[in-house]
Amino acid sequence: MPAATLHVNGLSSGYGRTVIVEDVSFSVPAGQRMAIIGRNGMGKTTLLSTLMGLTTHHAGTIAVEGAGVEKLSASRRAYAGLGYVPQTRDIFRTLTVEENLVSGLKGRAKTNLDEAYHLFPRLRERRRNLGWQLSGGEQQMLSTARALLGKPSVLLLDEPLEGLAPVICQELMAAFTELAKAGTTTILLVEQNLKTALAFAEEVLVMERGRIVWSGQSEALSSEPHLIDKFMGVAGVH
Ligand SMILES: Nc1ncnc2c1ncn2[C@@H]1O[C@H](COP(=O)(O)OP(=O)(O)OP(=O)(O)O)[C@@H](O)[C@H]1O
Repeated sequence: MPAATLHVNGLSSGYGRTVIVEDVSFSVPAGQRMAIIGRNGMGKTTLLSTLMGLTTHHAGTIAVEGAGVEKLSASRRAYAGLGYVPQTRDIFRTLTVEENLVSGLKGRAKTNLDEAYHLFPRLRERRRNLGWQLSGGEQQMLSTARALLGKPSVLLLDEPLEGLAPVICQELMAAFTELAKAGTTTILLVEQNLKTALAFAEEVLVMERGRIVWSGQSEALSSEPHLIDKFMGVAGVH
């Protein structure tokens, strides 16, 4: 599947009757990178899981390359082109790396595993290790690689660097950048580290209490330290 445009309009969602995400609208053109930033608890994870169909949908539309997906189940959204790498790192702990990857192939040929190994050479070295034997960074690579084997046209990444050593963060960001440059996937990244988010994405959304309070080009936000201070507080300084 080639990269797809993601259009979100008037989206409100939450958990049961509780509304967390309120009236969110944005678009990501095909093949572009967008980062979602904001302080803890502002609704970034809820927004991504809403796009994937894992929360209660209250209002609004979500379209992948013009096709509405907001009424579809999570698995049907995956077939419609959405790939999701949750904060919790979605792997099978008692299967080997290779078995985990095969489970992400969705019937495609095993030769596609080479793409995953090319992007994350560490996974090839660890292919016979079980999920629980991997470091946090390797688990993140495996979770991402599984999502990519489904050939998503829009990839949703939720804080992939959380809790990882700087050297692993660099390795992961290099892989995401390689992916982005290939232009086959539109990428939406939730990221706490402002520097990383701004360096990676062309466009940024800032969330506060479930709403988008600023959106624009990364460069524009980088050159406005008072806005960074306002939206991110202490987190923005580092
Ligand atoms: N399963 C849930 N049931 C009820 N409320 C939830 C649930 N998950 C999150 N929330 C609430 O939704 C709000 C937004 O949380 P969310 O995790 O989306 O924010 P976030 O911006 O991703 O924060 P963080 O960076 O800490 O992950 C918080 O008030 C949180 O307590």
